[in-house]
Amino acid sequence: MTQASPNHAAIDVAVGILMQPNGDVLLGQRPTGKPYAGYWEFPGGKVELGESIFDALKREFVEELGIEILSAEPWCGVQHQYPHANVRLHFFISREWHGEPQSLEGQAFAWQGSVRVEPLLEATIPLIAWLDQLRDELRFTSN
Ligand SMILES: Nc1nc2c([nH]c(=O)n2[C@H]2C[C@H](O)[C@@H](COP(=O)(O)OP(=O)(O)OP(=O)(O)O)O2)c(=O)[nH]1
Repeated sequence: MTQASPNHAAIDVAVGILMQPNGDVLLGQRPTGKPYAGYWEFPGGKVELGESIFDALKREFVEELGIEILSAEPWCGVQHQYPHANVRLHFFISREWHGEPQSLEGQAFAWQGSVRVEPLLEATIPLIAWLDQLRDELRFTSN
């Protein structure tokens, strides 16, 4: 794996949290061949040159899961330095989409109430507690 220098320009990544009416969220497992294969993450991927973050989000969901995102709200941003890359993650929450998730890249995925899949990508770990807090505020019951 190549090392990214800490000062290397950050790579923008669009990440989507699909949230069902009961608060369950969709996670995917990184397929073989990607850095951190086998780790769980929220679906998404790198923003391409000239593309808006929201367009990247919509494209990644079509490519990875065959899902059309109809609307999504920006939720939070996290910057993280991995050995392979310096990433700036833009997390969105979507409650409006068309289609059922399909494993188009051979990846596993799972709907989760309180997220219990492991291991999670390091930069995604704090999101789980923030999501639990959000779910409490929205009065979803935890399972
Ligand atoms: N999708 C996603 N990426 C995350 C999360 N947390 C986290 O640190 N990342 C990092 C891992 C990667 O370094 C980067 C996403 O890049 P990627 O390699 O998966 O993107 P991509 O799908 O565009 O990949 P590729 O076309 O280059 O194969 O963001 C997360 O929850 N979801």
